[in-house]
Amino acid sequence: MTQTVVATDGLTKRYGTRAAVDGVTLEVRRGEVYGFLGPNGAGKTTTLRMLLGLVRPTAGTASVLGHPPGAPDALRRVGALVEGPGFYPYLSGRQNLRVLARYRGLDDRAADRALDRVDLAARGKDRFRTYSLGMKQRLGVAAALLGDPDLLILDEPTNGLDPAGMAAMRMLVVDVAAGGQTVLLSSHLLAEVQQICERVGVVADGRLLHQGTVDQMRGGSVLEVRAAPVAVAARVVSRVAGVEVTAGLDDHGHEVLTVPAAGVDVPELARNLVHEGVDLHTLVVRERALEEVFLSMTGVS
Ligand SMILES: Nc1ncnc2c1ncn2[C@@H]1O[C@H](COP(=O)(O)OP(=O)(O)OP(=O)(O)O)[C@@H](O)[C@H]1O
Repeated sequence: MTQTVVATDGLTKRYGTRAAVDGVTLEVRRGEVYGFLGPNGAGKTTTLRMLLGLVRPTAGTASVLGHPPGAPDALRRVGALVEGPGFYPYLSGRQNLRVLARYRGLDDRAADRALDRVDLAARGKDRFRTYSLGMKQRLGVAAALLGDPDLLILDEPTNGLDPAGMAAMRMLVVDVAAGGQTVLLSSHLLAEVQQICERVGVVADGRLLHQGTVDQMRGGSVLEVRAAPVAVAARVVSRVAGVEVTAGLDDHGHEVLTVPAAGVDVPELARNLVHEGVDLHTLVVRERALEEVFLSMTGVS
């Protein structure tokens, strides 16, 4: 049975006349990694802050683990890394976590467990200020993991990290989800979301443009045909694929015909093209990258 961990309905936040978040309706399900994807300024942080009860919605509703955002019963079971984490620079990573654990009524072992989970135990004695950015971020996640929350909310957890730090953070998120916790993370990095998220919500200008699985969002693979004369090829491809197609330009400025690959009989298409005297240069089936889908959705190019 699917259980909803986060649900919003028409969630809206206006600053003056400008809507930072505009009627967002989304659903995060138990045990999944949900990617909240959008460019800078799309309204991701504002949405996450509303879910934590840090910002009051102008309109719409939200529920987090069955409670209104910010309700103590919800907050006890949510861990978040939304603002940069505040740590004492001259305390060690372990001491910092132990301080936070005590604030939350947890014992030192809870802090040590969290340190272990983010793979920082070996550097636990070192002062926070000596940590790399990636280690600081991981310590932030450890703080969010204190008390084993059911839901982890991470705002751009890989922002500013080098490729190795990003990979470590991705592995950590996957590991957290494998342990049964639900993760809601925001990102503007499409390739990253594609790698670790099951479902995705795409936001731009405060609006949710799409919500679905990564596979649904890609809309399946596409068939690309490069052939001459292109007008004749377009007619043949349209007939065989059953959809109207016109030529576009690829990254190298070459004309290409692109149709959804699903249901197209590729050998049949090749035979028809040759039969009509078309020179067939390439015929490839290619998966669309999330980025491509995203750009076509937001109309940015
Ligand atoms: N307190 C505020 N007062 C006025 N405008 C705000 C406030 N907070 C956010 N905004 C505006 O709302 C819009 C959405 O901001 P938000 O920080 O939620 O976007 P974001 O998707 O998280 O982007 P980023 O990745 O850059 O943080 C932006 O145009 C921002 O300038």
